[in-house]
Amino acid sequence: MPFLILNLFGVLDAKRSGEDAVKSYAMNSGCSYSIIRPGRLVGGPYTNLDLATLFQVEGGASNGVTVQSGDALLGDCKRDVCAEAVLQCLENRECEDVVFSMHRFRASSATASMTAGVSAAAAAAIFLSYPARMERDHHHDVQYSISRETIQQHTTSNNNIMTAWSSSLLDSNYWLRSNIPTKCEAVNNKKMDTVNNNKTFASNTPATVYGEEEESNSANGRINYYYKRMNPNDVDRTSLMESHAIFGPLWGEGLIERYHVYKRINTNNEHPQIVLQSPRELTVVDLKVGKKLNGHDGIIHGGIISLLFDEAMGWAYECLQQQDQIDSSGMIIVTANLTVNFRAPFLAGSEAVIRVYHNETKGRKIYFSARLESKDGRVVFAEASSLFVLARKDKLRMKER
Ligand SMILES: CCCCCCCCCCCC(=O)SCCNC(=O)CCNC(=O)[C@H](O)C(C)(C)COP(=O)(O)OP(=O)(O)OC[C@H]1O[C@@H](n2cnc3c(N)ncnc32)[C@H](O)[C@@H]1OP(=O)(O)O
Repeated sequence: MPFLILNLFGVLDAKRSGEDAVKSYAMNSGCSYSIIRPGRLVGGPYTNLDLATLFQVEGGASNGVTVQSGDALLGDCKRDVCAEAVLQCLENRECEDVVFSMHRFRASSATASMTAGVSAAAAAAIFLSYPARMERDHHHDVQYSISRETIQQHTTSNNNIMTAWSSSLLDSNYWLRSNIPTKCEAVNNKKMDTVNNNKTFASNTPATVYGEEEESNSANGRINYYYKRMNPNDVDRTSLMESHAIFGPLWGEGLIERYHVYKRINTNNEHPQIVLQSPRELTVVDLKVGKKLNGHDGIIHGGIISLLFDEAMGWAYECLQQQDQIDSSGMIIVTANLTVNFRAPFLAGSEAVIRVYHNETKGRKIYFSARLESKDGRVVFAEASSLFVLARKDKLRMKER
């Protein structure tokens, strides 16, 4: 429908200013946001004064949805599905600081025949309770549909849609690209799961990695810390997305599919000696690799792992610089040495975290160590140590020639 008609009474302007208010509040208060732009709401309970209410438009049996970044979709959206999406946004970090449209998935004839015979109520329950079958179309949007086979395969399963939902979002290159350069630095100081000192995290939700954590120390009591997402746009590096190895050519489906860097924030200023423990954890990278970065079949190439480490340590330097107020005017940090020990095959398609620690600073030499490990901390895939050197920019330029 043309914008002029849709916006006849300024409804869209009002919605837009509401969204802007939410974003600006989030940016100023350090919390994150999700904005869902559903299509016209159909299905009960009928709360709108519109034709869908007048004719009690049910919305059909299929509870599949199509989601797409931004504002590209038009169509209906079932109320219960919309409500589910709101809940998923509250629970999934992938939904932080994103804006997306959502409408009812119009099933192809094949899918329609598979969903035939399932009542609307059953379909709703199934949508909420079973993994969805995901399909991708050429517009990079993600489609969910429930097939009869899926229902039969999972009739006794307790799996919920959240897994399918979050992995679908992660699966969408388009989505991730829009997610990365967010202007809002989200601070997640929600208490998610209590995490112990052995770094055992609940396995399938990335969110738990970033929960506030309490650490015991017999001499000094507790310190609290949490992780805050770092934003590539905060650093003055032009064309980051186009020419940077990770966020440029190696970014996307099958390649590096997620590389979220979080800096550790210590909140207890009373015990700086704990904060300054050595080695001190500076950053955690939440990452996912695709299936097109292999050396041997199904195993991620060691060179790629080295790249992931090098980058993580570079970001750790940014944190160090901010925390320790290192004077780096006229200087640039470069990797002088990087050593990697590969401990276990890092399989294609895996999710993992890289933890980076600061070991020592000697003049302009900074030593880091890092670990690539599974999210539950049980498997260490690789360990690295590095020497970064602060080099004079002008001197570096001379060397280039
Ligand atoms: C939020 C967004 C964030 C975004 C964050 C993004 C992060 C991206 C991170 C990517 C980082 C990279 O890959 S950078 C790209 C790869 N690296 C490079 O291109 C660097 C190339 N190398 C160089 O330019 C040079 O060798 C330097 C700058 C490293 C050092 O030259 P220099 O400045 O003349 O200093 P020099 O006297 O030689 O060395 C200084 C001290 O370091 C020691 N040293 C130097 N190299 C080594 C070495 N390989 N192994 C051991 N020690 C060494 C020396 O012994 C000396 O110790 P002492 O005698 O003082 O005790």
